[in-house]
Order: sequence, then C-alpha cells, then structure tokens
Amino acid sequence: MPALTFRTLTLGYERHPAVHHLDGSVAEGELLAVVGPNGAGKSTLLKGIVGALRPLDGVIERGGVKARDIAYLPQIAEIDRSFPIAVYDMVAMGLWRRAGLFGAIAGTDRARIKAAMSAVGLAGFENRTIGTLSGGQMQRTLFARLLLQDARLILLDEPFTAIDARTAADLLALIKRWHGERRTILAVLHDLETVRAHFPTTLLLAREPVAWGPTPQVLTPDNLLRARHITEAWDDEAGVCERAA
Ligand SMILES: Nc1ncnc2c1ncn2[C@@H]1O[C@H](COP(=O)(O)OP(=O)(O)OP(=O)(O)O)[C@@H](O)[C@H]1O
Repeated sequence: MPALTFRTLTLGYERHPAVHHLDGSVAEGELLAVVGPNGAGKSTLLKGIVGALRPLDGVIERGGVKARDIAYLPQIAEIDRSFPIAVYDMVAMGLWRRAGLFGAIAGTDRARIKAAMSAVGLAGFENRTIGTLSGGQMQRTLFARLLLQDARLILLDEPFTAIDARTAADLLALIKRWHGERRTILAVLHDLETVRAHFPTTLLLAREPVAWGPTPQVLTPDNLLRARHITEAWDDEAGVCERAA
C-alpha cells in the first residue's frame, strides 16, 4: 500500500486554490523532494497531508497512518520562538503522542531525550530557552523532537534554510538514516543541487504538478522554466477551479 495517495487533490485558502489537480502516490520508504518556485503550493501540500488544511476537492489517502502519527517540521519562520520553553522540554514534546500531554516522563524516556539531543549535537543545551538559540540550533532542536516522535511518515518544510553547511550535513545524515529505516520522507527544498545529490524522486509543483518521478527526469531546464511560467501567470484571486477536470 502506498504511504500517501492524492486523488484530484485541490487545497487552498478561503476557496482560493493553492494546489490543483494533484494525482499520484508516494510509496512507502520513498525519499521525495518537493520543489517549485515561491508560492507554488509546497507548504500548502504538507499542511494538507498533516491534516491542518482540509481539501477543497479530492482526497488524500494516508495509507493507514493517522494524522497524529505524522512527524511534521514546519518552516522555522512559523514557530513562535518567544514562547518561554526550554530546549529539553521542546524536544520532550516528541514523546507526547505516547506519554500524553500531562503523562509522566519515565527514566527511560529521559535517557531517550538526552540521546536525541546528543544525536543532533545539542548536549548541554537542555536548560536554554528556545528564544536564545541560533537558527541552526533551533533546527537541530526540531530534528531531535522528530527523532523521538519515531514516525513512519516524516514531512520537512525547508529543513536546511538558514543553517550552516555542517548543520545541513548533519541533518542530511539523519534524513538518510530515516530513509535507511524505510520511513517515508517528503522534504520541501529550494537547493536543487541537494535534491539532485540526495533525493531519488522529486515532485515539481507550480500550483499544479509539472513533473513527478525520478529526479533527473524531473529537474530538466524545460520543466523548471515551465514551473516558473505557470506560477508567475497564476491569478491569486481566481475562484474555485475553472479548468475542466
Ligand atoms: N494562510 C494563508 N491564507 C491565504 N493564502 C495563503 C495562506 N498560506 C499560503 N497562502 C497562499 O497560497 C499560495 C501557496 O503558498 P505556499 O506557502 O504553499 O507556497 P510555497 O510553495 O511553500 O512557497 P515558498 O517557497 O515561498 O515557501 C501562495 O499564493 C500563498 O500566498
């Protein structure tokens, strides 16, 4: 069974579609890059998969995975860093699904939290509040939380934005480890070199799918140009789909 199937999926805001006519499926264990120009609907697609946005039309089948069993890394800009929470507690939130919001954190859990923090190079940061972290340290914190979540489906929205090369390499190594464990991973990325080097399959989105398949066949100059033209020509005030389905 595929991890995800989209059937004539349309997602949008207040009836303005941002993703259109998406059909296809993501196999279990796939490592898929989602690329496209600004405003192409990439974040919108992840929000739809995680269940934060209801389809305007069509369906998303999640292959038996419940929305709360999906690990989701939002764009770092969407996280309120002024919230006075310590790094340790932020990472521990990865266990909430198991422990419940007010569930006791057992000794073994404490060891797992520490191990996750070490794995992303954050040992010693336990008591720092998230507002005092650099962008890269915050991204590492979020990855540590994902490690604890132990999800089969992992959605990453621009995980390498605003981080240095070493942090990016560390986080990429984590993604590869998850891929080796046959987890299904979708990552929204802008750096096409990273995609070409590390992501076997790619979905090129420009409000509608432009190409979807093996990365070398998707990231051609023709397809990239077409994606840019489609996005630039898009009328944001357009109503519900006028194109014949
Ligand atoms: N909460 C919202 N309300 C209304 N419109 C929105 C909302 N979020 C996004 N949009 C619009 O939906 C379209 C797709 O946005 P989305 O964030 O999915 O694009 P993206 O491909 O992730 O872009 P980027 O590369 O810039 O992050 C854009 O036109 C955007 O302005």
